[in-house]
Amino acid sequence: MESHKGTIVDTIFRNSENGYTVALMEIDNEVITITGFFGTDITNETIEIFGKRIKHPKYGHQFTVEMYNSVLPSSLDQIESYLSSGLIKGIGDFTAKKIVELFKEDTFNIIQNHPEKLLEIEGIGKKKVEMITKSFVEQIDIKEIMMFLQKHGISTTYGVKIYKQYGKNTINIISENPYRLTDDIYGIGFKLADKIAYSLGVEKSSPFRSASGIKYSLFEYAANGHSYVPYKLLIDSVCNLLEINIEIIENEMKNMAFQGKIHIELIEDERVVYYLPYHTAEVNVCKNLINLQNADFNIPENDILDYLYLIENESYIELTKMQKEAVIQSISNGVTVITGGPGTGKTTIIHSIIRVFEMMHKKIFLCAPTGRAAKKITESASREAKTIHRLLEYAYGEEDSNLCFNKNEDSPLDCEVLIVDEMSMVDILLMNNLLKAIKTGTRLILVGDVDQLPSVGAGNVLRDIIKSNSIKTIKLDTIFRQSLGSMIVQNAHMINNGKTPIFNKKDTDFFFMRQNNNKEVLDVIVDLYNNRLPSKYNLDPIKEIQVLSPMKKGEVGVIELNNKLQASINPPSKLKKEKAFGKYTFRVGDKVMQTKNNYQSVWSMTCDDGKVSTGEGIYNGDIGYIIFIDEIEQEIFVQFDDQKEVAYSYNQLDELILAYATTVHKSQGSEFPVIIMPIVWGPNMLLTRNLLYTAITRAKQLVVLVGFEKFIQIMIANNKINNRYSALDYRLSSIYSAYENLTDFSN
Ligand SMILES: Nc1ncnc2c1ncn2[C@@H]1O[C@H](COP(=O)(O)OP(=O)(O)OP(=O)(O)O)[C@@H](O)[C@H]1O
Repeated sequence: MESHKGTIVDTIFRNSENGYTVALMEIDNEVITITGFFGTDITNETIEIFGKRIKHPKYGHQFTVEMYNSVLPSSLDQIESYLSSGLIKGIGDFTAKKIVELFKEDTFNIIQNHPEKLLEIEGIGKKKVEMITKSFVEQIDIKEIMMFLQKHGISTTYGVKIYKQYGKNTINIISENPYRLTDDIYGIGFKLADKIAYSLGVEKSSPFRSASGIKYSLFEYAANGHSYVPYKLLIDSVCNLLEINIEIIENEMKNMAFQGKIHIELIEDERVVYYLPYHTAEVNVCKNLINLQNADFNIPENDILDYLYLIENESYIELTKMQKEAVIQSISNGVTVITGGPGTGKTTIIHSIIRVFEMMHKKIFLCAPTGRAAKKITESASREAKTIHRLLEYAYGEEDSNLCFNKNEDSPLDCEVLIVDEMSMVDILLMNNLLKAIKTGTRLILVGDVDQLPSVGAGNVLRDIIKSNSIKTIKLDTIFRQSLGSMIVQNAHMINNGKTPIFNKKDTDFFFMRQNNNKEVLDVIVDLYNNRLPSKYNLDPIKEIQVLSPMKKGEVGVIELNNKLQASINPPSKLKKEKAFGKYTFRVGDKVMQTKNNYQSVWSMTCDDGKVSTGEGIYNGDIGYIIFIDEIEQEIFVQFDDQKEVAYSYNQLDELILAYATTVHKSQGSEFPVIIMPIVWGPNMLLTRNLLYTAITRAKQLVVLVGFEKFIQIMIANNKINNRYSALDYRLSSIYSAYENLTDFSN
């Protein structure tokens, strides 16, 4: 094998997914073309390469790199360009020049071992010295670790995260048990850990591997909304995944059950397996709901009717019999569910309930599962609503470094009434944490539209509670919001009832644009977004139009739509900085969405009086706009809808996606003036009635569907919404039927 040392003077091509690079390398006085897989962008770096020279039939003489090492550059020019390349935070062109002029060949030694000497350079203060040395040492450590990770098939993005988590111990920890990565590193799943394990020579039958595979399969089911998995189904899935003997898997399953990691139970004569936290949550939710439900408030109905009379006079709305019943039940019961489609008066009822309790001098808290949903109910009820996480003070505990709910059974919520809006989005784990923090004797009122998509997380909480027939439930079905000419609400109800919606009525707000192929669908959506709708309705497309798609991938999936919409509305420009990351290039002016709850993300906000307030927490589904990209600090600044500003470091960009288009799932709990949605072929599990219903009910002023009408019919006919493995309904109704039998017996 031949080897050379030299500097990369230019990168001709780099595939950021797999690291394949074609670059020009200067060796002595010769420039050669090299090709190979490199974990990081090697532009301007000095490296040692091992491989062979070949003659490519089209590109001529090249050097194929089989292995490489990073080395620090030695000539003054190279040292200067390394420092100013952007790899080292805090150093730009000018500072790099000054440093090298002063310290010459000793530059790296000074940065690493005598950083205080950097203070001699004009413009470098203590803070900057810290930034430079930290970044430099990190680069050296990272390089060594990257080489190791790269050798075992891990990308740079994960490499940085792994290094942050394990620091200098990275190599030891991963060599011992690579499956630990799945627990410790956000984004690394079983498949990647398994690939690394294979590369490290870990046996297929290793117990670490079986345990990780079982957990992975349970998580996969949970990611599709299931709280448990039938035993046989799980065994089949794990066998397929691990390709090992079934006995090894069954044994490991037993071990995990004994160790309390999973729970195996018979439910209605079927053996099922829970990942333990889901089982604990389901049992506790059941227990706590019954406990709250058992409270006896004994308020005379006439008293409530008197309050309602006052409220009707206040609001100039005469409540229907069913609406009054909803208020009466909410005041009289420990737990009440109020459900109904769009425009059936859920918000009106929340407002009435709040007013009655205010007149009764009760302390009320109002909350919703997402930031956008909380904002929506804050505006319509004119009372502050918090996200459930904020209400429960989700943050680092006082004594440990883990995130936890600081409101819990030991420190319950200080309220007498708790109203939860958009309840259909609450999953079993969150419901458990919420109930833990509610004192006995507090009234709990759960409001939501049970026909919308269920929660993204596991469980079918609202639907199960209603199905159990154990908790007082009021179903609102009279539609009030049906202003003249508006078809959105009417069509939503028709879809929900399995009927075909009415399209394209003149001067209304619900349109279907038929197309012949997916390419046309894509082009029409881009044209509607960028030209036709803004000019006809005088809209700001980025702020007022939301494209929703059932799927992420495919010709009209969210990724393709975002790239096309971005190219048309916010194309590359010399005036706009940008940063490529994963499937997207983020550019100043882009609309983006946060994709996970990040409770530590620090935001700042300039208030009307000019004062700056700060806080923590940016949540899954929050939408914002890129206002600035700082290439030296390597940060992207995003301003969210509520004016909060957050700086994302480049290695945190996996939390952001472009948001010109989003999935319907991610749009839950939000409303937008205008919705455009492609209606095309897709997987059966996505083309469902409640997905279409959820998408349409996000629009306030206008819905435009683009595609093939037959898929509307297919979606409406596909009403399989109950296929989630969850047993909350079974547990609640078993307890109630046992209770009823007991009552019969005592009679
Ligand atoms: N009893 C009533 N009489 C007349 N109008 C009513 C009545 N109840 C509600 N409304 C009106 O109907 C409209 C829809 O009500 P509301 O916003 O409470 O419904 P919603 O179920 O919360 O709708 P969405 O889920 O779409 O937000 C409102 O304008 C409200 O004022």
